[in-house]
Amino acid sequence: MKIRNKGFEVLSDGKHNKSVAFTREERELYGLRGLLPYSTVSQDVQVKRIMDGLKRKSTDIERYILLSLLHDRNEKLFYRVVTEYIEEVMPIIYTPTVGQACKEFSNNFKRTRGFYITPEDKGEISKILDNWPEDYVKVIVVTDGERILGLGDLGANGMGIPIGKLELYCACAGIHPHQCLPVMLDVGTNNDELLDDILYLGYPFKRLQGEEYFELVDEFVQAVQEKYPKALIQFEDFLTPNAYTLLNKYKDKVLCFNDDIQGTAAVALSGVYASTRITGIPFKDLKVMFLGAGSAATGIADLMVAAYMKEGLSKEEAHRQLWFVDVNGLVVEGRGDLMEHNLPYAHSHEQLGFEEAINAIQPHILIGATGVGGTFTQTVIEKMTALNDRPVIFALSNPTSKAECTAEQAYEWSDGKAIFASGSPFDMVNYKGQEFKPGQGNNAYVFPGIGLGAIICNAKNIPDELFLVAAKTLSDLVSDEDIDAGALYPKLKEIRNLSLEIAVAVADKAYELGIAKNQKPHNLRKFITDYMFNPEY
Ligand SMILES: O=C([O-])CC(=O)C(=O)O
Ligand SMILES: [Mg+2]
Repeated sequence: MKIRNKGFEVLSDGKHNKSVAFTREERELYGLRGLLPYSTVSQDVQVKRIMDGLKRKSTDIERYILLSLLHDRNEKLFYRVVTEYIEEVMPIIYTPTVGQACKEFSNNFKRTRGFYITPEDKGEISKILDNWPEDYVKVIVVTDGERILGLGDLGANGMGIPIGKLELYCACAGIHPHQCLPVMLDVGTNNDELLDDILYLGYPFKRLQGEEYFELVDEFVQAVQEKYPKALIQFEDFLTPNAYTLLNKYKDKVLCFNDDIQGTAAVALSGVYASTRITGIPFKDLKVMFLGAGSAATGIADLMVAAYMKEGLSKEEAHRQLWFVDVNGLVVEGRGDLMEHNLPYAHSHEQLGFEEAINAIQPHILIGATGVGGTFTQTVIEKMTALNDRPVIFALSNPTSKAECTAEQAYEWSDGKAIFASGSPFDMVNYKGQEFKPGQGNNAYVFPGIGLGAIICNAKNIPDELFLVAAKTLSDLVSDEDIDAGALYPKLKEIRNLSLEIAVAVADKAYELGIAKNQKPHNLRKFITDYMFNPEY
């Protein structure tokens, strides 16, 4: 480690600060004598102090704040804590607590993190990007805050999401923290409560829309191409129509993906693959019903079409296996209120409500991506159980309050038959003396590994094949023991290894497709392992 600063400057530099773990020699060298208490302790002891501190807090938002201050103060210690205690800490720095943190972002604002762009920066984005102190940004997560989780338009308060996603990139896939850039494209908000709030810190106007909006996004994307040509741009929590417009515009030309459309799709497809090991139903025979027709649901369906076609189905046959229900009922041909991305799934059928549609279509799998809590009612789960020995239920909306049903409800209402996964974490459920382990079908299982794979090989872009291979790799890593327990995903504590394996598979595929710009290393797995950030001092 090279530190040029001296004294308090060293202690307030989160990238290098080790605080009471600085050794006697380091204290001498960096002018720290007298500035720290006597004891020099190991990082392990520092980790213990943080974990004890977390336990003493009475709410998760206080824990979030404690960890975010730690992140500012001592980056390595923060990542040691997150990496080592991922199961305890992920629900705090990520869903569900990050949802509340976003709602309270302006209220709790302390030290700034990330980069903010507003309409006032038009024409100057490239220039202000030079204010960012890092030269080698590799991963950017950008949002405009208009659809934060299932919580709607949170304006600039949505900055909590890019920050949280990038923390997972570093903790789960070993991306180096200084190579990460959280970006808030703060184009205003249509949330009147925020506009009326004196503490709100965002651009205090209605949202920029239409051409001007897309011009600003384009200026940002172009500025990134100039300053950080190797950086991956992850679009996150945009409103569905904008999410699709931006993805279609950039996906072939720029190294980017939309996490809600494509990341969620890969993780859901992985869970669907794994479910066949429990139900015994061949993948290509699966009939799936989606509740909600937004970006997550259609993203999953589109990737499933690609997966079915790999199994020999025609595109039309693949579409026919996938059915959508939205607020207006079954999505069928001739409905005048559909968006373009819904049209391939609007089949010729009579128009039905959700429950009648389950009876008529008889799906094996139900996937909820509505952003509305409680929409999988007891009747819905009972109908799925009447139709299937082992109904597969995905309640993907976030945070927990928006889940279509809880894990407990799924097991109870199906009399223990449901195979359940959700976007936000649920604890183990004990039902009639048996332990059930709900899976967390969250894109966090895949985006860090996909991103790592893509930047390692310097991919030109990220075609569907890479998401397919990520889904397959992840599902193959679910152990037989997990499958026997009804879990569709590997244990979260294996996430670093899962991300490594996904990265290897993704980079390998990119080389095979001829879209990797870096030379292929002799030993890809070792090359990636050597790259990965290690938070130990
Ligand atoms: O952030 C998460 O937990 C998953 C996700 O992308 C979303 O719900 O928008
Ligand atoms: Mg998201």
